[in-house]
Amino acid sequence: MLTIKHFTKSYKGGKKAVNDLNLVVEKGDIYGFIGHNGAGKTTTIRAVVGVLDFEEGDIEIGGHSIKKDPLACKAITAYIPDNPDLYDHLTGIQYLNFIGDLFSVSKADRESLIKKYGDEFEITSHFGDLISSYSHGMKQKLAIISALIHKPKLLVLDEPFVGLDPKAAHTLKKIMTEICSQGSAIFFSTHVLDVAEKLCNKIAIIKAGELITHGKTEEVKGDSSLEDVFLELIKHD
Ligand SMILES: Nc1ncnc2c1ncn2[C@@H]1O[C@H](COP(=O)(O)OP(=O)(O)OP(=O)(O)O)[C@@H](O)[C@H]1O
Repeated sequence: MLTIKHFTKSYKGGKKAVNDLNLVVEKGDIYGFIGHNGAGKTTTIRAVVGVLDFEEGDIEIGGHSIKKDPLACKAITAYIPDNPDLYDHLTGIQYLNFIGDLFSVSKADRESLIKKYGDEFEITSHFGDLISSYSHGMKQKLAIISALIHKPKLLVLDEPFVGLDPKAAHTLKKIMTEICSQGSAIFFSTHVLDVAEKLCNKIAIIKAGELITHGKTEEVKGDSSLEDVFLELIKHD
């Protein structure tokens, strides 16, 4: 579903943020991307979803190159950044309908999915309110629902659990498992290692722009906890 080939990114005037990263996310995967602050997670994620240009390597989503055919990639992808920037002057339901229109979601699908996810995240009663009145967590929930209503084949999330209360985090984990069991794939960054360990069937660890290990969670962590493996890998130079 997602293939990252020899992805390398340098920012202007800076050092290489990511160097020769190769990764494959398959249908059904919940793939956790972990690394220390500044390791290169957001850089990789932004390149995957087509909001950050890069010169070296290629990224394919559903067989389409993000460089050559970005629209085909974006049509089957949803991206939730770590700090979603929504339209404050719209109400929640206006925003969801706007996203539904962009992705040509049918009326029936739209109504049932907005109700399902709105109720699960306990935000349905606020859909008529202006987004400017939403708390950070409520904006996060709305962004997640807007991503889910067009049934993306690939869901890309940057630090999705930050700002969610424990119940909403639980709901998101349940939904992530549900959509991947139905054939979608998820690629997400997180610093919450115990969540990654329980939720992800695959894990990649990036350190200073280099992918240092990746694969099935049980193979990456072996008999240790993911936290122990991570701390050990990050320690050595
Ligand atoms: N716009 C930019 N201009 C220059 N350098 C940047 C820019 N954005 C990121 N970097 C650098 O690229 C490297 C990777 O940053 P990135 O944001 O991808 O890390 P991250 O793993 O997402 O970190 P965090 O966990 O703190 O969110 C860092 O050294 C950072 O300073």
